[in-house]
Amino acid sequence: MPVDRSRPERPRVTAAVLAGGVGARMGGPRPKQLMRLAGRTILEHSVATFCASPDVDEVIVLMVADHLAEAEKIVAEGGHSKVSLVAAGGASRTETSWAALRALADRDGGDLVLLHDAVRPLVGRRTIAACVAALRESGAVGAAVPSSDTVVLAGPGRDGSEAIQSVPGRASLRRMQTPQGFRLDVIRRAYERALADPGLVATDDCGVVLRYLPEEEVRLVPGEEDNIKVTHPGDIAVAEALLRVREEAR
Ligand SMILES: Nc1ccn([C@@H]2O[C@H](COP(=O)(O)OP(=O)(O)OP(=O)(O)O)[C@@H](O)[C@H]2O)c(=O)n1
Ligand SMILES: C[C@](O)(CO)[C@H](O)COP(=O)(O)O
Repeated sequence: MPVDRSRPERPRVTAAVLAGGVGARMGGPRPKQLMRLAGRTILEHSVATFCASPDVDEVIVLMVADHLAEAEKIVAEGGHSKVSLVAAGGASRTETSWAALRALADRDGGDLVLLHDAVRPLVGRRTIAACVAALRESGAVGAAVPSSDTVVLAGPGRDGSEAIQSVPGRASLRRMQTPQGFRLDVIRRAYERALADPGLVATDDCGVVLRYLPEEEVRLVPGEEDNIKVTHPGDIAVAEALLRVREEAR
């Protein structure tokens, strides 16, 4: 599909929907992004929201290699015309993010990318807009929500069982969500350094920038409580209920 590059006045925004995981914690015969919520796959919910966002110019999908054809079918039958590419993800989330960046290798360093977990099907347009707006002033941004639980640092206790090591102040704790957005030159530099580190362990992309480009501020924007990550079997019913609440509020 030809890519429209005809708006030089603002950076081009590409959303990369990361769907390369197998869903081990969910279990089941197929990756959880292919499970249905209110008649649509979880993957399609995420793709459709980015396609409908006026802040997003283009969407790419990184899918588990064994299920590429299903992802292509979902995109084609859903008429999601902003999707320019469906390609294989990697063996870990980090590798899938890197695959997304490689797919955008020909783009200008000033263009923007939003990396999003496909399994956050309730992502809202407001959060997408907040990320893109923050990227006018910052090279890296992530959506986050305050923690309503007390979060503790755990470690080995005296007899080998788990014990609390410390209790970080809750007021400054946030739970990271996606999208996480970046200027392409920033996230490329961070990943180049990260991939050269044999001890690389990353659970999100903002963390990669924070660790490998410490000079770069990683800004936070408010996420949404209902933007849950469908991870365990019980999360399907929760996501369905949240989706219903959202539909009723419209
Ligand atoms: N190799 C991987 C692993 C994960 N992801 C994506 O990263 C997001 C968050 O990951 P997670 O919830 O951990 O998904 P899975 O890896 O599928 O789950 P599990 O860890 O239980 O296997 C998901 O959209 C998942 O598809 C990815 O693109 N490529
Ligand atoms: C990126 C993320 O969704 C931020 O909360 C999370 O770290 C992904 O973790 P997962 O283990 O790959 O699901």
